Amino acid sequence: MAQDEDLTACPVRWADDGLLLIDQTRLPGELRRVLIDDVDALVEAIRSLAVRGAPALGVAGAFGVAVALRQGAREGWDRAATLAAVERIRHARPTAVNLRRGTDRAAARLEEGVAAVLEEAEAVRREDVAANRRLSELGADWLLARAGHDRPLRLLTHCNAGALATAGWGTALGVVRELHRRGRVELVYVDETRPLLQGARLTAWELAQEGIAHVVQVDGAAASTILYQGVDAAVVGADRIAANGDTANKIGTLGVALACAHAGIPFLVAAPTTTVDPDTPDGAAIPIELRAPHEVTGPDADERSPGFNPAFDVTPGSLVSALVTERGVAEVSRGELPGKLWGTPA
Ligand SMILES: CSC[C@H]1O[C@H](OP(=O)(O)O)[C@H](O)[C@@H]1O
Repeated sequence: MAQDEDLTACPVRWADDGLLLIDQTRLPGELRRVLIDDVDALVEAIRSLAVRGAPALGVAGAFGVAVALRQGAREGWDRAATLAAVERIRHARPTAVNLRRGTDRAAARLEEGVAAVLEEAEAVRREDVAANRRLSELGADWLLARAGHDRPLRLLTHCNAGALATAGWGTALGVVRELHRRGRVELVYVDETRPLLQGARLTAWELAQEGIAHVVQVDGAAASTILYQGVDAAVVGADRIAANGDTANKIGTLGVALACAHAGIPFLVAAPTTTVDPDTPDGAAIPIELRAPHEVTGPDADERSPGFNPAFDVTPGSLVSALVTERGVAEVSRGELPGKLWGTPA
């Protein structure tokens, strides 16, 4: 099992000669950092989930613009070729709005050169860590206020919305870290999250690093765990939140939300406002990434029984007890829209 000095530190950052990222496909067995100085390598790292998680993709996309500029200077690209390379990064995965946002924010400074792009990308990274820390405090406050007791909480989470999925600290796991810091976590049920096992491989690794009590369960156990194991709340991340509060997150999240509604416990979505997309009106407008069938069935499966592999599902806002961001909390299931976070009336 790999050990990391401080996983709440940033898994995606700029080194001297390129983008330095943890290759998450090798965790938890091996902590391997790779230096990316080529656009094709970055696109492949995004598509293979070597770098993954909405906020982390935003940071990778932003630094990716510097990768494109530097590669263009080495290979004599003209402006059109550089912009085309940036577009390939921007579209490497469709669902997490952060990838497009982070790339666009850095690309807006392309004409100023590499130093300006790096300055903007570093701001994207720094702002995400600050946002995660703040939303974690607000999320812990909200959950403890709702709990109605002072004993530690039993929580459930799905996929990995931890430090690995962000610029550091995490969103859903950031809330868990903050609750743990306050002595208010009894146990975390970690959905393994098929088919790529972000829960069993990444969330479990993060929680184990910090001594936060947890168990790993199959995704199919989530509903019965929520109904019969005394879970106080489910806390998940997000990849894109629509203007009406519908939320795209890892496939299987909708089932968790439905079980929480049936059990009458909070279903909390923790995300920075960079994941909220006012230009996406509702969940039907969120593009859902369809990944390779073999990730589900394995490479040697009978081709007459192909896999169906949507990477995300959409939870309607009516099931979202609270959307927690660094700007505050919107109780979407009670009619508060994400626009409230920007002062727009519900
Ligand atoms: C903090 S965003 C994490 C979010 O991203 C994950 O998707 P993927 O592993 O495919 O990048 C999952 O939906 C997490 O909730």
